[in-house]
Amino acid sequence: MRYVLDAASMKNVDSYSINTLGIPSVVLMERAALSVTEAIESKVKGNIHTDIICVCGRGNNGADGLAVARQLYLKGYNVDVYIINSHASTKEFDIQLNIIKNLGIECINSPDFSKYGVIVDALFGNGLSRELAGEARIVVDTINKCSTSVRSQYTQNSDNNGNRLVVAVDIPSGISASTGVVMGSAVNADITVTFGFEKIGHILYPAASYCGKIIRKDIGFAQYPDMTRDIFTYDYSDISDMLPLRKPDGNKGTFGKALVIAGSRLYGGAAVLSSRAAARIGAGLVRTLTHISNRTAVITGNMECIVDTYDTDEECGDFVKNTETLVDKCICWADVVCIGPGLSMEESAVKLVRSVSAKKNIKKLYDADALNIIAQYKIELDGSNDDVDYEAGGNSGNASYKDDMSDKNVVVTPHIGEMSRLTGLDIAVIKNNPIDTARTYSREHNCVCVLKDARTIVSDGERVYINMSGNDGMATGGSGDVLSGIITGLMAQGLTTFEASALGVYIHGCAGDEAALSNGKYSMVAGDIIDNIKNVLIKARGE
Ligand SMILES: NC(=O)C1=CN([C@@H]2O[C@H](COP(=O)(O)OP(=O)(O)OC[C@H]3O[C@@H](n4cnc5c(N)ncnc54)[C@H](O)[C@@H]3O)[C@@H](O)[C@H]2O)[C@@H](O)CC1
Ligand SMILES: Nc1ncnc2c1ncn2[C@@H]1O[C@H](COP(=O)(O)OP(=O)(O)O)[C@@H](O)[C@H]1O
Ligand SMILES: [K+]
Repeated sequence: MRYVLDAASMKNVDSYSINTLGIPSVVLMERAALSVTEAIESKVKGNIHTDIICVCGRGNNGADGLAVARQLYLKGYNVDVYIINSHASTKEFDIQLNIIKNLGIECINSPDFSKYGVIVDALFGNGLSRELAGEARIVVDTINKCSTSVRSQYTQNSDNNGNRLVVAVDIPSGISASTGVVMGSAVNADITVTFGFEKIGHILYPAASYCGKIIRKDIGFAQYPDMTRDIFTYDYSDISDMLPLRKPDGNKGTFGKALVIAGSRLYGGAAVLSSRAAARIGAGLVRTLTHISNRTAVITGNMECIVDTYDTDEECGDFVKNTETLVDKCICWADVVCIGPGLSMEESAVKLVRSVSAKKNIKKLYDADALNIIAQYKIELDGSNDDVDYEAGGNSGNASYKDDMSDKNVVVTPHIGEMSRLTGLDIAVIKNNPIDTARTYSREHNCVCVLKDARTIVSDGERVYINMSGNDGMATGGSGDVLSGIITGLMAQGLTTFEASALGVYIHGCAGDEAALSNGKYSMVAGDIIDNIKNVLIKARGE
């Protein structure tokens, strides 16, 4: 697990290390600069004839830039320094500038950026507090213009000497470390070397596409005792610790019963994908309640699955006969219910959502059309005002989840469009504030919110998981159905709603990455993500 910080928390880490512990600021700075120098050297491969320019602001990010200039100069590289005058200088900046002057490194006035092989961006780092304007903005736009033109030539002709490298110190200048929003304009870097912790501004889009490759270096910061630890992301190594334990003497009941209510007359595939994913992640038993037209498809695509069906009137979309008993029987059988993939918004689907909502004390996941129905009919996620008796239903599931009913019961998995319908917020507002949107929704609705996008956010109202696995090959119909099955299968095995959601999202992305390796991002389809779940689990557990 890696903690992800915002600008204020990072500033506190800085200040705790320097002011409370007494680690000299210039020591941290020297280590920061060394890690940038090392990254540059590994790219230019010892070619000391490379012309390098360090573009510096007057804060400590600029001071880092000056230290990098000095280190490279002392190694024999041709280094120029360009300093912008947009704000007052820090004490560290003055110290570094003094050394630069003593060494005779040239500070130039109007650089021609196109003549440099390496541009070091040290204008602003964690301290960026407003939109770029004036000289700073002109400089950033000029750097981007000349480096982008090299990059596009490079893509057209690989023999081109398009080796201009833009290296951002800590974070590309112009990116807000707290939100990932571009403040007017931002440097488009090939590499970003950051110190201690990743910031939100390295991870969320659009910022992530400005960072290039992110290299995180430990430079000796200490975590302060009450450092915010509620925003985090996972690594591959986290999977095996987080996976629910498999008891060697367990039986299929031990690993949970998952009910997937999915697939209408037109969208049968969603039911197959969701239920197959739940089985592939390890649920003991999976049952699918679907429209009768999908029976063969579900059994063929997922032959281990128990299948129950209902029929609907083609005209009005309602059940052709009373299915209350069947629906009730299925829900009472389950430890976890997933409802929504391909469900449609017909009358029968609305009734199914109401039935799930009315069940108390059962873990539920709402996806896709179930969310659209909830938004349209203002249905409560958890029918706390319904008096259906859970115990009388004979639910016979996994003991560990039953003991932990203090956990939130409900997971919602909206993509941005569904979130907009649920909240009434504009898509642009959600895109610019995904963390706040997910956190607020989960607080207000007492649920775990999985806000799906290229960087999916999972929040239980306090904790925030930011997902970094996955790729654009997953932007293909049915990927979300697979995710809902994975999270459901993990809940069935006893993980809490939040654990199942965060781990499920991570594994889903890793399986998508494996699928992209074997099928390519253009050709991969949602079923390939399911096929790769096993590879992720085997690899993660070293089996
Ligand atoms: N010893 C330390 O304190 C260390 C600091 N580090 C570096 O220090 C950086 C943070 O330094 P600072 O806090 O000085 O912040 P920055 O160097 O990011 O810049 C802050 C300065 O820029 C001004 N500013 C903000 N937005 C502006 C805008 N749009 N236009 C014009 N001026 C603007 C601010 O008023 C302030 O004077 C980190 O990103 C990192 O690179 C690292 O070297 C690690 C050690
Ligand atoms: N560019 C991307 N990078 C990473 N993951 C992505 C990307 N695009 C889509 N995904 C993932 O794919 C899934 C798509 O879900 P969704 O939009 O509900 O699709 P569907 O309704 O077709 O099943 C989500 O989990 C989302 O996070
Ligand atoms: K920078």
